[in-house]
Amino acid sequence: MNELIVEINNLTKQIRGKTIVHQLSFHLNRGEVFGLLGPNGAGKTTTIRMMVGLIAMSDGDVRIGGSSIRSQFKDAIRHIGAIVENPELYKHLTGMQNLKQYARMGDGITQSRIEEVVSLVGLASRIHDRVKTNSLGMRQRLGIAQALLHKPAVLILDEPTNGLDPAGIREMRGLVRKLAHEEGIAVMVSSHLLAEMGLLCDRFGVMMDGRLRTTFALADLAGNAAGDKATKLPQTLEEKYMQLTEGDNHAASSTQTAR
Ligand SMILES: Nc1ncnc2c1ncn2[C@@H]1O[C@H](COP(=O)(O)OP(=O)(O)OP(=O)(O)O)[C@@H](O)[C@H]1O
Repeated sequence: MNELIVEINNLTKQIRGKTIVHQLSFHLNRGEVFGLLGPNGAGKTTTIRMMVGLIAMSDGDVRIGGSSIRSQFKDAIRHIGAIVENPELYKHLTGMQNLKQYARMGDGITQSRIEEVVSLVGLASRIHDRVKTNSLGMRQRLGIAQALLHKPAVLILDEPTNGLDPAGIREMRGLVRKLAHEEGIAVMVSSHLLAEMGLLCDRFGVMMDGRLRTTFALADLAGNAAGDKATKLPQTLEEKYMQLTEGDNHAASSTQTAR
């Protein structure tokens, strides 16, 4: 059975009289990878920034594990791990030193928890290297390790494969799916790399002009459903996305092949 962990209700952002995110409502379940899709400027990053409390919401609310980001911020935020811009790392320190430094700022994070997350993200053999010698993919995984230290139930990643090479993208995909499907974390990823999102996510929300057009599961696409090829359902994620964002000039240019 699906277990709800994030509830977003009528989330709205206005900046200088302009509504950038309009009454967004959706939810995340434990153990799923949810992809937030949409052309450039659709409002994905603004949505994520409100979800993690980096900017205030103008209206609506986000509840994480039942607690409101608006009125119970401390309770709500302890359930979230996030990388919104690039992971913040000290490049002259090793991966382990970075994690220890970060752990000191948290509450009760033990050495054994640090070792657990290092092994979870597959960095055990390189964790004593200086970060400046790490590949971008390794830095991203170290960032995820850092975000996981306090055992969040929700992990939010804004464009996690940005700049990664094909091997790095593949590793990131494997890691994200493992965190969701084996560790039971709800992972939300934003991107407009449709091919990659089709391989990564279980469910999607498509935003355009600050509004959520719809949410749907990968399994609902006809190309993935059993049988009935005569159906008029869209076959692929790209087809579905194009239907939903039709008429938007950015849609075609933001549809890229990730591998
Ligand atoms: N601080 C701000 N002041 C004014 N406008 C803003 C501000 N932040 C975002 N916007 C506008 O809000 C809209 C949504 O931006 P946002 O960055 O959330 O979109 P996005 O879907 O994440 O796009 P991208 O895929 O390009 O990252 C854009 O038109 C952007 O210019």
